[in-house]
Formats: sequence, C-alpha cells, structure tokens
Amino acid sequence: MTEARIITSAAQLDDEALEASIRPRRLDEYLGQQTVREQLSIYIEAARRRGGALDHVLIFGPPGLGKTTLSHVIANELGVNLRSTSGPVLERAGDLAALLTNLEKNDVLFVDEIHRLSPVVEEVLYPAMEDFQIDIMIGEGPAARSIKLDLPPFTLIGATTRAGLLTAPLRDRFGIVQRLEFYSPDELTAIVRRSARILGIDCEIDGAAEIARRSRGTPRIANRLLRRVRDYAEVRAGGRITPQAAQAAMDMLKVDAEGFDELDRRLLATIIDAFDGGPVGVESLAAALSEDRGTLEDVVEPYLIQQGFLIRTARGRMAAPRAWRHLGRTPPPRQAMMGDMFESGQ
Ligand SMILES: Nc1ncnc2c1ncn2[C@@H]1O[C@H](COP(=O)(O)OP(=O)(O)OP(=O)(O)O)[C@@H](O)[C@H]1O
Ligand SMILES: [Mg+2]
Repeated sequence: MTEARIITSAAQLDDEALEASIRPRRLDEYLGQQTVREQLSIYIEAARRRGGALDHVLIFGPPGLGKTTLSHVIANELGVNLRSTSGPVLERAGDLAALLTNLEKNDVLFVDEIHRLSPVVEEVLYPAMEDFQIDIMIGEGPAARSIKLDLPPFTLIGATTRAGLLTAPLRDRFGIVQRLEFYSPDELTAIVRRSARILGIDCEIDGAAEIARRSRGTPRIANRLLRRVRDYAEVRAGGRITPQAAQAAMDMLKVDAEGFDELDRRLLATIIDAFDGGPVGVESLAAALSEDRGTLEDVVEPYLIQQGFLIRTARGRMAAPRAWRHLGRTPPPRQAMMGDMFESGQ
C-alpha cells in the first residue's frame, strides 16, 4: 500500500538515480533550513580554521527533508571523507570498531537511523565519541583481555526520524543538534526549479510553485512529483510544465490541493467516520487503516499535525476542524471538541 504512494516521503528505488544527480553537494546549494545552515556554516568554518574535527552532529526530522544530504554537504564543506553506515546494519561491537579504526583524521562517520543502534554497539560508541578511544577484546575465554585503541579525531553525524527514541547518554554526546523543519512553498519552489534546471526540464515558475504547494513540505516529494509531472507534460502539454499541466497531472495522481494523497485522506476520514473525530489511540487507528504504526507516526502524521489537520492529545489523535472541512464535512461545535481536548489534558 505505502509503496505505491506517490507522495510518500520514504525513499523509493527509482528515486536513487535521480537523487544522485540533483542532491546538493555544497551548503549554498542546500536550500531552505536557514537557521540550520547559518549555524553549521559557522561551526564548519571554525573547525576548518582550527584544523580539528567538527563536534558530533545529530540531525533529526521527518523522512525526505535532507538529513542524509546535509551530512554529505557537511563532510564536503569540511573537505574530509564520509563513511556511511546505519543503526540496524551495525550488529556487533566489532562492526563499529572496524569502521572507527579505518577513519582518517577529522573524517565524518555517518550513522543513519541512529535510534536503532543495539545497546552493545552504543557502549562502544560512548568512549569513541568522548575520548576518541575504543576498548576491544582480544582472544577468548580466560585468556581474553581488553586493550584500548586510540582513534583519530572524527565527527560522528547521526541522523534519525525519531529523536525521542535516542537514549539520553547518546543524545548528550552530540555537541551540535539540528532539527530539520518542513520546507515552505517558496523554498520548495526554489528546489523544484533547481532540479528542473539540472534535469533539463522546461518548467514555468508558477508550474514549479504548484508542485511545491503539493509536496508536503518535503524536497524528496517535490523532486518525485516534478518527475511525474514532467511525464504528463511531455505526453499531454507539449513538454512544458505550466501551472495547468502541473495541476492536471497532480489531480491525475490524486494528490489534492493540500498535497494530501489517498492515505492522508483515509486517515482523516477514519478518525472522523469511525471514531467520531477522535480522540483515538494510534494503535486502533493503525489497525483500522491496516497500516503500520511506525509509518503513521513517522511518515503520515507529522505533516498533518504541522499543518493543523491532526491534533495529538494525551488520549489519542483528533481530527481538527480543518480536516472535517477539507473532507467536505461540518465540524462538530467547537465546545464539544474543546471538551475532548480538555479531558485529554491538553
Ligand atoms: N535543502 C535541500 N535543498 C535541495 N534539495 C534537497 C534539500 N534537502 C533534500 N533535498 C533533496 O531531497 C532528497 C531527499 O533528501 P535526503 O535523502 O537527504 O532525506 P533524508 O532526510 O535523509 O530522508 P530519510 O529520512 O528517508 O533518510 C535529496 O536527494 C535531495 O535531492
Ligand atoms: Mg536519509
């Protein structure tokens, strides 16, 4: 079900080739995220002047907002190598030790999905991050002993969609913590225009803006929609992405004016129809939708919440009045809704 979502923010296979060509490599190509960019440019410059490693960086935010991209940009700007791995891939302490001992001075080690590190691997990471040292076990049984190894100074960049799932000791070891926000329509318009330029797509500004508005604040979705709209424009609109062509293409893809797709609408409609507008617990909601809870929490809900269509209360999710209206329903009287929110302790 989710695989088929045109506007899912999760990476899809055919994204990869495209993303490689349009992924920003330098900080000034990384559009939007003004605060993050400003801060990082200072930290990067300072690290370069000192000739030392940049402090460890934690980047968090919903899928497709540019965590992996930013990590590569940072390494590039620092002029160092980036080694890449991910939480679930590092099964044993030795896997991490092997990576760490191969780093060169000031290199970046990128750990994606860092909230999924196993506890034994995390234990190795603590002294590595703090003192650039690791303890490794040599030999087995009674003869086993541990030796300390010095590592070159390096920068760990951790990325996660779920900062809340990080253990406190791990989170505390990051000197720089950056949260990526959903992009504004203007920022996404700039991203779409840049991608169109690189891919040689004829795209009017207003066509780009139309795509941007329906991209759920997410560059990955904007780039994917650009590609689908291009196909449509080639076949039906003489190859040029005009606002009309963009609209028609996205209507065909069932991406509505808010950028919501089938699953977004189904989620809101289920809360309204099956649960009287909520509050409903995320487990019940996931069951009613036959979707995985993690997908709802990571991929679907953040944008609906940020846009004020979904309200998260202590007792569960509620459809906001604009959700009712978006689906052509009349919201219940404000008082009834406030009552529900009040009971839930919000
Ligand atoms: N600031 C930006 N400016 C221009 N393009 C961007 C920016 N951020 C991301 N992109 C584009 O969006 C695509 C997706 O970004 P990226 O893969 O870095 O997201 P992510 O946050 O790592 O997602 P995930 O959580 O799925 O790993 C990139 O290939 C890139 O082309
Ligand atoms: Mg990524």
